[in-house]
Amino acid sequence: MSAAPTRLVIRGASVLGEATADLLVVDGVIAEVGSSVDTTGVEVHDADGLVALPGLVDLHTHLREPGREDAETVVTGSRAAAVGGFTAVLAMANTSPVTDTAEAAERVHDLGVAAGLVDVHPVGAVTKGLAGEELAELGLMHRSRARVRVFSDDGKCVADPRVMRRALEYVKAFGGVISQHSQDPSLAGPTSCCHEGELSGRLGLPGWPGVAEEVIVARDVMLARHTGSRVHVAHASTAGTVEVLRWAKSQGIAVTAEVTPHHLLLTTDLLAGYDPTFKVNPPLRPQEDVLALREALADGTIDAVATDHAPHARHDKEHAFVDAAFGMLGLETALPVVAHVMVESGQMGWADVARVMSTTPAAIAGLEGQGRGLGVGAPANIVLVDPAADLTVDRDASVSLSRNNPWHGRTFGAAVRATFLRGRATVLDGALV
Ligand SMILES: NC(=O)N[C@@H](CC(=O)O)C(=O)O
Ligand SMILES: [Zn+2]
Ligand SMILES: [Zn+2]
Repeated sequence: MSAAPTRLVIRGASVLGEATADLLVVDGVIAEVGSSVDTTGVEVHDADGLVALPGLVDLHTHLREPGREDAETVVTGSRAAAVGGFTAVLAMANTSPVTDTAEAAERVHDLGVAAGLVDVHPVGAVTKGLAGEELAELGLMHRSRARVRVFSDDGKCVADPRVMRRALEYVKAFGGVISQHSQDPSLAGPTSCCHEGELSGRLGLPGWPGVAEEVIVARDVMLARHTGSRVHVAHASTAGTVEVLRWAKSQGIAVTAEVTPHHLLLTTDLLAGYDPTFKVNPPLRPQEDVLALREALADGTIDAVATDHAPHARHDKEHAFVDAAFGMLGLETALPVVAHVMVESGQMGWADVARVMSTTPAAIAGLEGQGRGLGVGAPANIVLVDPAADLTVDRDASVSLSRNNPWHGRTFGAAVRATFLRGRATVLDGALV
């Protein structure tokens, strides 16, 4: 005899910010969406005043395990993801050891399953050891239990065009995609840490000019056209990158791009206090770049928001600016920041948020069972958002192991209240279940 089906109802949510409805979930799948769902004998979650969105999907997360479990682990990063409304994350390969073999990818995948809070999909390295020379085991990683489809040397750029070309040709066979950290190393080297301009000169910080990103994006879209394969631009940060993307898309080239919440709101002038919390790669840019990124996200030139959640232990981050590690936390605050920048401003609606933070990233990564929306038959990956919250970010309230939170002390008007992974609550009342 089979067990009785598990049923729950999410009552009275504004679905994608539109009409109010009840969502009936049976055995982890949305079974009914309507105004008169029968709730007798069913677990009910009251969502009055809340907006229901499909579970968020992050194309770009650093979970630090294996190797830097003092900064984050698959468990703690999964907690931060769930609290942030995510039901799937792609875990970058720049761990120690690097995720450049099938075994390494399966280990991260299995740790994600064991944590059980979000789907953890390992990103495979493009090159062995992220050294930029020899291709990693791309095909074996794809055929492994982890079913890797996204490959990236993130943290480093695949700088050699010949290596990038071969990687694109290789992954084309199985519909894979190369996510590129676009940073020409001869225009912006490892010490480059401040947007190159008047401010970098005044602060005496090594400059990181926008063109170091743009030349790689331009080169890669031509390689994508030549190979007929897919390239994805990680953390796009400049107006020039937006121009290249706009042209490439008008040509039908298979390029997609993501922008981070921090590049949508924070600007380079924050570096004037030399606070390493604001040291990130690519660097924070001037307001004109920020405005171009927002416009590109709203009009679809940029496809997705990705957090680039980059936890760092205090002993790596709390240094003089030039010596501190690059990166900032992002998973728990992504939705509030995007709501503030894009929705409260009127540039996007909640359905657009669902597109750029769930549906499209899931499609780019080739995830089945994620980003499928809130219709009948979709897996019940659901986030409930309070669109009229008063949330003051406190870095010490974070469930991440790290504290490099650039939003500490800021107040936002939207907050994640609940997250459901295939019908199971991972977060209720804003806290882990
Ligand atoms: N974004 C960052 O500043 N740092 C990332 C690497 C990266 O995304 O390039 C990290 O791994 O810490
Ligand atoms: Zn990067
Ligand atoms: Zn990254």
